[in-house]
Amino acid sequence: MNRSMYAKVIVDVPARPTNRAFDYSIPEHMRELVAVGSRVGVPFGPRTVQGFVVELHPGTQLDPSKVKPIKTAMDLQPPLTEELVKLASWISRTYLCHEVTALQAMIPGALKAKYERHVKAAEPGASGLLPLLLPGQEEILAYVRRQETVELQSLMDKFADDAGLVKGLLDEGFLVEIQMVKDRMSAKKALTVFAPEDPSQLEAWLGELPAKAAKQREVLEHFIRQPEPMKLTDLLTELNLSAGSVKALADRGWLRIEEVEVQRDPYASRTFKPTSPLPLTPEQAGVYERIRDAVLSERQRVFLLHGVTGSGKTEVYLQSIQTCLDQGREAIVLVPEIALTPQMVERFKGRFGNRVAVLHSRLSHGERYDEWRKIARREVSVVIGARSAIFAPFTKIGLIIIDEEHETTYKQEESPKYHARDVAIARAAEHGASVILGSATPSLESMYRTTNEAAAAATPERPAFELLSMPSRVEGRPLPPVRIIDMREELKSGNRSMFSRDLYKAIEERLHKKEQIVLLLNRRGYATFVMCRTCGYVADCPHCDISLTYHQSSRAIRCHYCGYAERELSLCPDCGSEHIRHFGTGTQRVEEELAKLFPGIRVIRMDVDTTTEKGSHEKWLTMFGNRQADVLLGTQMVAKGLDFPYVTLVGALAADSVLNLPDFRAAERTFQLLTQVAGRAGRHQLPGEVYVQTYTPEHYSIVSASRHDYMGFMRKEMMMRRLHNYPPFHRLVLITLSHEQVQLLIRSGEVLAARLKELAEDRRDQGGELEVLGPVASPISRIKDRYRFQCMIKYRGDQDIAQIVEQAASVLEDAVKTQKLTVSIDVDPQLLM
Ligand SMILES: Nc1ncnc2c1ncn2[C@@H]1O[C@H](COP(=O)(O)OP(=O)(O)OP(=O)(O)O)[C@@H](O)[C@H]1O
Ligand SMILES: [Zn+2]
Ligand SMILES: [Zn+2]
Repeated sequence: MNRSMYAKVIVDVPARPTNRAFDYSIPEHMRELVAVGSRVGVPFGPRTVQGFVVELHPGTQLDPSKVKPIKTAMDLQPPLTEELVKLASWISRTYLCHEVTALQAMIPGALKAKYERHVKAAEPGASGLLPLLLPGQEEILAYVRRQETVELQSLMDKFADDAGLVKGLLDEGFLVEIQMVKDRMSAKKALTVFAPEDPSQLEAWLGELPAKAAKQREVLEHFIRQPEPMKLTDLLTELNLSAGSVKALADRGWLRIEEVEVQRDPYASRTFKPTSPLPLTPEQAGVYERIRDAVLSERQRVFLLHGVTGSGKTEVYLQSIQTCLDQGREAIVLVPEIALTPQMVERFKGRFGNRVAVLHSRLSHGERYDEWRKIARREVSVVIGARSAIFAPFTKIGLIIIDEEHETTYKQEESPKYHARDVAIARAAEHGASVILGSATPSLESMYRTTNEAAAAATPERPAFELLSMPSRVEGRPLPPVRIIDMREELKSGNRSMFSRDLYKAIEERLHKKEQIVLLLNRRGYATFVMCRTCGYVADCPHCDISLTYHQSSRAIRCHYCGYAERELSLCPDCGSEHIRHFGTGTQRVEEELAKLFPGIRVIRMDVDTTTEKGSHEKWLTMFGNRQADVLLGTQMVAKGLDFPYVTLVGALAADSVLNLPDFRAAERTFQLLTQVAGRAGRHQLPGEVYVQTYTPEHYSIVSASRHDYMGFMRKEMMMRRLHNYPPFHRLVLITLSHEQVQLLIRSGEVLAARLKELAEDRRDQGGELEVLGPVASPISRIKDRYRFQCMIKYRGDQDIAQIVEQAASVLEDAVKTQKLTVSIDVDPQLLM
C-alpha cells in the first residue's frame, strides 16, 4: 500500500534548467498506481508533459498549496525498476546528459510520449453568448458535446471546409483545448473466445440447442474437446465458420468474447532446432569454471575473455548462462547489431527456447514493445539484443555478456552517449552479477584494465578486469594461414584489376572445388563519390562538408549526413564535360568485376544498399549457408560472427582503407577487422586460407593480423598510445560546438577553451593531469549548414571531469539560450569526427 502523497518527477523537457526533479502531489485515487519508475502526465507551465517518478515522499519541502497534482498515471506497472531509475541518474552524471534523456533511452520507443491535442465543449455559462455563434458552429459544438472529447486534428478533418469555424470556437472559448499524453503504441489486442469455467455446462447446453443450429453445435463441441480460450479468428478458420454462430452463443451467455492482449512474436513462424550442451574442451572448461564460480559468488566480477576466432566462446556463454538460470537469475547478452548475426539468435533460441527475448533495431515498434513486455513480466530470463538491451528491466541479473566487446556500436553516438560496457559494469555492481567481455581482438581499453597498473588504480566504479584466454580453436583446427599481397607490386607488373593474381587464382580454385569464398571490402575504403574526369570537380553537399554519395539503385547522389539528394549528373556543372564518373559503392564495382572475370559466378552482395529490407540479412545468409552462392561479398557486416563450414577462402580487398582515417584508433580497427574476417575461413573440417591486399604491407597492424598475433599487436599499439597520451592511458572528452555563423562559433570556441585551460591549470596545481586541445575545426567541419568546432580534453586518473566540463560549458550558456549555439559533449568518444 502506497501512502506517499508526493512524487519527485523528472519531466520530459530536456533542457538545463529542467534537469532536476520537480515535486507533484499524488491525488488520492492514484496512490496505488504511482510508483518509482512509473510514467505520469504532469502540468508543466501551460502544458501537460510526460514525466518519470524518481522518488516518493510523505511530504514536500515546498508550500503544499503551490504543489500541483499529477494529472494522469500512465502505467499499471512501472516500466522502469528502481535500479534503472538510479542508473539513469548515474548515466546523466557520467556522460553529462539530461536525466530524462537517459530515462527515455531505457524504455521502448512504443512507450515514448505522444502528445495529442484534444478539445471539449466549454461548460455552459463559461462563454454563454450563444447568439454569437455563426451558422454551422452550433453543429460542430453539438458534435463535440456528443463525443465528450475529440482529437483536434480529427475534428479539423471532419469539418475541413469549416476549419475557420472550429478555430473561431476555440478562440472565443466555446471549445477548450486539453492536452493528452499518450503512449505512441499500445498493446495489440485480439478478440478471444472463452468457455465457461465448468465444462460440464457445455454438455448440458448442447442438449438445449435447436437441431438446425449445427454450426453452434460445432463450436460447443470444440470447447468440450479443448476448453482453453482461443483467438476468435483462429476458431473461425479452424471450424470454417462465420462469426455469427459464435456471437449467437455469446448472446446466450454461454461463451464469452473479450479483447485480450496478444504478443507479436517476430520469431513465431520460425522453429529452432533444440541443442544440448556440448562437452567442453579443456580450454573451454577452464574458462567456464572460473565464470561459474564467479556467478555463484554473487559478487560483481568482470572477465575479459580473449578467445581466438572459432575457439568456441559461444558455447562458454551458453553454459555460463545455464548456470545463472539454474540459480534462478537472469542473463543479458549483447551482440553488436543482432540483425547482422541471425546465427547467434539461432544458437540462443536453440538452447533456451522461449525463455529468450530478442531485441534489435530491425523489429517494428510493436514487436520490440512486445519482446520488452516479456522481459518486464519475467516471462523470459534471457535477453539477447543490441546495445540498448543493456536496459532490460530484469531484477535478478546474474550474468551480462558482451560479445565482440571491441565493437564501436556499443557506444551510442547520440545523447545519452553511453558505452554499454560501462553500463553493464554498473548494473553488475547493483546485482552482484558477473560480466563477460568476449572478443578475439579485445579493445585496448579493456585489455589495459587487466594489467597490474590498472588494478592498482581500480575503484568500485572502474573495477579491474580478470583476463581469461582461449588461444586455440576447437578440436585443434588451425587458424588459417594469411598471405599479404603488396598491391603496389601488382600495379608495377601491369595488373590494374581489383584482384591480385594470387587471389584471382585462389578464387578460381574454390569455384572449381565448389567451396565458398568471403570477400571483404570496407565501406569507407572505396570512394562512392561523383567526379568529373575532365576538370576534377567532385559533387559536394551544399549543406555539409562532405562529398555526395552515389546510389546506383536510385540513380541519385545523396548526403549521408543531412539526406540532401539530387539526380545523378550527366554534365559537369563546372566545365560542362560529359565525362562524369559515378563511383558506385565499392561492393557494386567488385560485383561487376567478379561477373566479368568469372562468368557464371554466383555472388551475394551484402551492404547498406542490399540490406535495407527487413529480414534481408537473414535471407542472404541462409542462401549462402545453403550454398546457393559461391561468394559472399560485403562490408564489415560479413566480417563478424559468421560460421559456415564450406568457406575456405577469405579475401580482404583493401586492407588499408581504415588505416588512412584520421583517428588514433585506425591501427586498432584495421587489426580487428582483418583478424575477424580471417577468422571466417576454415572453421570446420576444410582448411582455410586468407589473402590480404594492401598498399602498406609493412604496417604493424597488417603484419600482426597476418600472424594471428594479438599480443604482439597489442604491445606495440599500447606503446604508441602511451607515447601520445591517448586512451587507455589518458581519457578523452570531446566537446563539439556548432552554429550557422562561423564567427560566433570561433568566438565561442575560444571562450570555452580559455575557461577550460584556466580550470585545467587549477587542477594541475593540485596534481591532476589534464590537457586541453583546441579549439579547432572538426574533421567534418559543417553538417546541415552548421559549422562545427571542437575542443578535446585529455586527462588521466580518476578525476571528476564532469565538474570541469560543466563549469566551463556554463560560460556558453547565454549563447546557447539566445543564439542557438549547440554544445555537444562526448565522454570517452569512439568517433572523433
Ligand atoms: N566443445 C565443443 N565441441 C565441439 N565443437 C564445438 C565446441 N565448442 C564450440 N564448438 C564449435 O566450434 C565452432 C566455433 O565456435 P564459436 O562460433 O562459438 O566460436 P567463437 O569463439 O564464438 O568464434 P568467433 O569469435 O569467430 O565468433 C562452432 O561451430 C561450434 O559449434
Ligand atoms: Zn568538369
Ligand atoms: Zn548534407
